[in-house]
Amino acid sequence: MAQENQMKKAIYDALCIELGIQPIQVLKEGNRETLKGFTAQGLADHFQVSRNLISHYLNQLFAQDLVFKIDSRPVYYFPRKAFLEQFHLEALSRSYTSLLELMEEITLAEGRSASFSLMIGANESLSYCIEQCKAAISYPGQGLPILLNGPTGTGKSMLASCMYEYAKETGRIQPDARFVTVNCAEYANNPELLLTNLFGYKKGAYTGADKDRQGLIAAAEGGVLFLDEVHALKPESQEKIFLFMDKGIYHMVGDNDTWYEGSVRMIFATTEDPKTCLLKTMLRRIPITVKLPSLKQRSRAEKKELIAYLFKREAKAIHQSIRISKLAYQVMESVDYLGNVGELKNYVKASVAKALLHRGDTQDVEIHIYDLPSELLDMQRREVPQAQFDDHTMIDLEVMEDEKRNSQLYQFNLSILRSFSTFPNKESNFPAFAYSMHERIEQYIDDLYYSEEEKDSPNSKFVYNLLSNIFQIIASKYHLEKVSNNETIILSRLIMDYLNHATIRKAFSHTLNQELNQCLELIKTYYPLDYSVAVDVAALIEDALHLHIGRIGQINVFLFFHYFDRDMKKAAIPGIIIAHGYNIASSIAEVVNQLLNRKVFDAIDMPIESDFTLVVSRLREYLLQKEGCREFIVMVDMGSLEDIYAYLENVSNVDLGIINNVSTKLALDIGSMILDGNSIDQILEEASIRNQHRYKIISNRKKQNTILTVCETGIGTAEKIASLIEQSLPQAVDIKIIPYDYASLSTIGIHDPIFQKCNVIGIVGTKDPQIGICFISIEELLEQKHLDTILAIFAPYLDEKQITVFNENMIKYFSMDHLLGYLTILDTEKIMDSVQDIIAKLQKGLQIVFPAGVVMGLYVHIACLIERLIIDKQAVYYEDVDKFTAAHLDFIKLVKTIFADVERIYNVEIPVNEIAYIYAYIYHRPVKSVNRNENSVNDFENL
Ligand SMILES: Nc1ncnc2c1ncn2[C@@H]1O[C@H](COP(=O)(O)OP(=O)(O)OP(=O)(O)O)[C@@H](O)[C@H]1O
Repeated sequence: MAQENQMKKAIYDALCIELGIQPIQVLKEGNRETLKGFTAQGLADHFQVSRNLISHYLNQLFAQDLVFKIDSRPVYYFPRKAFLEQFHLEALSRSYTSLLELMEEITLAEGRSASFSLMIGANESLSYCIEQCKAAISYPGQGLPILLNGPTGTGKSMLASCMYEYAKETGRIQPDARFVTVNCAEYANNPELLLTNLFGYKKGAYTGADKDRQGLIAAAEGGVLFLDEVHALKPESQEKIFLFMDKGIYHMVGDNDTWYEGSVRMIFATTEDPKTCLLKTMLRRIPITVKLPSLKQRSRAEKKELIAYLFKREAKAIHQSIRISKLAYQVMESVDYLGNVGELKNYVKASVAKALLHRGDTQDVEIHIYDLPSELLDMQRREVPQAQFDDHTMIDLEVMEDEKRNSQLYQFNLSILRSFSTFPNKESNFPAFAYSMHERIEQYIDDLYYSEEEKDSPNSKFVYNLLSNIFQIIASKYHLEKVSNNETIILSRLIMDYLNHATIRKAFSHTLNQELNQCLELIKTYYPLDYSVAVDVAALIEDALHLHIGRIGQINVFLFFHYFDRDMKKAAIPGIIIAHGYNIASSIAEVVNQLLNRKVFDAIDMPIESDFTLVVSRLREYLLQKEGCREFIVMVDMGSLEDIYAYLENVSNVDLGIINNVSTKLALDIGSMILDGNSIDQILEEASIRNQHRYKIISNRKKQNTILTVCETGIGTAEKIASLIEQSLPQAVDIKIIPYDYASLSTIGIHDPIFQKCNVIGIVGTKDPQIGICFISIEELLEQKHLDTILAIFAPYLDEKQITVFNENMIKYFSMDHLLGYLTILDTEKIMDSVQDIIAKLQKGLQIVFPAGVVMGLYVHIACLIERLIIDKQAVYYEDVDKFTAAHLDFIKLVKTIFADVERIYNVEIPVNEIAYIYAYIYHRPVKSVNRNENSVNDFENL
């Protein structure tokens, strides 16, 4: 029995350990391999016992409610208590049907933090700031020091206290830990007093110090120390403070012998430019700076919400309801408050005080224009037009606060991106995700319709007309069905919502950057045409309205079109009908397009008397407009094929199939074959047999040199390889890189349609499809193996030096991709440049060429090492450092010299332990040695 219990406990502990090492992202991704530790099989492998035995114990743990499970295949088991603690949840069900269901519960809980939601704009202009604050305060250990920077009254103090509440709420600090504020400006003329108050003093430290007194650092122990107006700190004081930040120790004033230890989370705030008011050495120790936006930079809706909120606070304080006249509100809203929210708050208070004096017998306090302080009226930015001069209509604060509903746009998009991040197997099943969004879109559309205010405004009519034009352009460009009125109205509402919440895009691009990119990539892979349409529509909107809707806007446009169920199958080959007579070509094209339910044909109507050269020049003009299309079928009602051929022969870079007859029946026949995806040859051959006509084909299209990238497990990796190659090419070369379907290549080989369209000069990927085209595996490319094959592909475009740069870039960007998940505070791109420099100098100094694998490993290792040193200043443990030091003095000296810049820039020092690690990294693998310097290099085994 005791043995049974021991085994059960061991299984439970193993689950807890596994949970502790798995970051939330890994759980969200639901990757079978990484989650194996939570399955019966994974545990059976771990304990080297049978799976049945483990299942038996897991069932017992489940019956005792110590673990909960996910009834998926395989079944996952999680330790309940550890899970609740790790994700700050209040409750969990006994079982879930899928990992997704569990993750949605966590996601909901994550967004539920009460502390920051008190801040107006938490979901909009402040959302990125809040993410930064959460990251700083939650950082393991003592959190990361953080600097809040923004003009006066933007909410720095409020944000600091929200951070403190958040730390308590999430269990990062104890419930009784304190929040201690120090206003440094109060000590500007007496820095000594500041230090005495901060660090405390010993009896006798100065006259009057008749007993020991602890300082504010001690008072804030385990909690938060907020140093406000930090620009007022003298350099000497800054130095004393950063000694404490580095080592967590300080002297009390009057006792320079004893070190006292303190552990607090530090928040700094300043209204000034940090670069000019703080010592560089101080700034370097504060890895996160939060820039708070001024009131002027926030959206109209947010300002309205703030005004309502501040009046409501006053209403609560005076225990009366408050209403505000439309005019008074318009004035308040139109002012640029230099003192931001703080100043606005003062005016709200002053107006309420004045209105209380004016109050007659009415119950409610009403704020009219004459209640506003006179300075406020003077500051008014724009005149209220006479027609809108309405000091009688009163607005209810509740109604004003309802503006929050407008941030539905934010909520809508947040829910899309969150569902996306937790959607299982989205890479292989993106269409299922797109369909699953229909319900949310429907709900959002309902909300948009509910918004009465904008419905008939002149702005909304303007946006509607603009979108109608944009859709006409797009429908014609892509040969699509027309967008219906109703669809245009819905989309114009969406765009109106963007106009009212211009900052939303930023909120997402900061916080859900990765999800945005991945979602767009998948749209591009699964729905290439819809993707191009969405990108074009978004670009035209941005251009016309000077409104940046960004990537989130593109995703919205795509999802809306998907919801409208537009089957965006472009007619691959545009057809052109050219006929003489008023409207003849147009009416044939219109009838046929209608019958085919898609725009397949364009029409060129020619005046009856126009001669042949005019027809051809109109056709030429038309072809020029259709940039991007390389194949056309032309139906023309005059001239012999030979003549037409002679005139058009030199139209460059397009293939034309010409048939010199025009009739509705023939057009319908050709149109349906175009929609069936047939080639020009097939279409014209078939059409001529069925309709007994002659045709001619002009093949002038230049085939673009192309490299295909492939991966047998899916197009996602092929796309990554393609973008890696594109990114790494040292100069623009005339080669197209196209990610392509491995299965299609390996089954149909060179009969695949891609070979008709492009001149494939090589294939790069994970596996050779073996179709007789030059193939390089991605490893060979990185390791520069089979140089002859690489040269065969790239030599016409790059010289030898450029090929070396290309290879170095490939390794760099490949490692960078890998690094993205590891680095928290460092800017990956910047650090990669520094590390690239270090690796180059190491190779030069050691006179060794590292293999690609070592270079990639070093990229990741050194970047992480620098970040580790910045954050906790702790080096990795290395056994026998002394022995290493004695044996490798030269190597240590070399590394020290090479790292000097990094040490200076990031204010870190690379300890010998870390140097020993780098040494091991380089020498425990076979190295290609060039003139190896025996004195500085020993074998790894000798360490
Ligand atoms: N986003 C917000 N939502 C609600 N109230 C806010 C917000 N921002 C600021 N306030 C309120 O505005 C007032 C001024 O804010 P706060 O004192 O935090 O600004 P500050 O940036 O610290 O100013 P200063 O630099 O002058 O110290 C406070 O009463 C605060 O509660």
